[in-house]
Amino acid sequence: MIEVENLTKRYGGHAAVDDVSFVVRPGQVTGFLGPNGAGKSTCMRMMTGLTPPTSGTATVLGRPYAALPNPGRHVGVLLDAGAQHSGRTGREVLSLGATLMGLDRSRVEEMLALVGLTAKEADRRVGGYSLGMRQRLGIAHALLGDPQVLILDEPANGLDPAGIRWMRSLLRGYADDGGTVLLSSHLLHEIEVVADELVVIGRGRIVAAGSKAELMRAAGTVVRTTDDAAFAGHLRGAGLSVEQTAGGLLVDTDAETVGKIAATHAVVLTELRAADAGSLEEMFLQLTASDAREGWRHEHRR
Ligand SMILES: Nc1ncnc2c1ncn2[C@@H]1O[C@H](COP(=O)(O)OP(=O)(O)OP(=O)(O)O)[C@@H](O)[C@H]1O
Repeated sequence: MIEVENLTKRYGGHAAVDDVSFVVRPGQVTGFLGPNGAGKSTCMRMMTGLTPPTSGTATVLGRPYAALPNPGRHVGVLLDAGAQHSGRTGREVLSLGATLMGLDRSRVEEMLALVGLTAKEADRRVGGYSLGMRQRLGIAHALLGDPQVLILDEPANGLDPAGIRWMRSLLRGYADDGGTVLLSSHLLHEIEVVADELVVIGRGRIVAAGSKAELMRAAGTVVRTTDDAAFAGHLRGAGLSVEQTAGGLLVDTDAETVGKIAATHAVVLTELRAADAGSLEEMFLQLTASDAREGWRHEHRR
């Protein structure tokens, strides 16, 4: 379990993270989603004791990260795969970690096999690794101490499609076994397949949070009719918010409500369905687009 309460980080007058609160539960993969510069990395650095918060608290397994004895045995962290010591070989990086955590050396070979780094690759210096190989090494390092919690910042960066699929199934299995996973990304489609819960951050503030299913419902209903412009007028007349999208009208309510309004006005529907991942992405783009809108949507959706 990770608990973040009223976490704030200011750099000068700028709030990189602004009064952020959320909980990451065991047995689930929680996606931490937000555009570049939204504050994800700063939040994760505060959770892992690398950046002191201006105010607020973050605890992992009930304690601040820095207060955990032998933290690598409890929390696996991957923050910046690109920043690993480039002069060491992959095997050396893991061996050093194993020594520091008091682990058996056999764990190093197990982890190399798990992340698909060959013996030859493991004996090369990290400086010569591709970003994808560094991510695999970073995940191996995070898992080395067999932790109950994983905090991973953009682990899919640099992985090829097969690598992304591999990582998803690894994280799924880890959460299914009771692990707690917080996984950040700036791309919804990268994490929506694996995430059970989503926390969305924009300009340092949480703009939406909940299960993927809840957020999907909040994304609304897509409807097409024989005369969309006229029907949009009826929907707005009923107090609903309507957007014309390439896929049809996106309405801020459930399908039954839209169907009833269509029946009242004898409108012929050609399509009526729950909004899909495309609409969810659209909603996230809007949620994180600007402060004024974020505030409104936040109030409105929750
Ligand atoms: N050490 C620092 N000093 C000053 N400003 C900083 C510092 N670290 C981060 N910031 C600022 O805080 C904001 C949030 O940055 P952060 O790296 O947390 O975002 P992010 O969501 O992880 O983005 P990305 O996906 O690009 O990594 C940005 O405006 C960034 O410029």
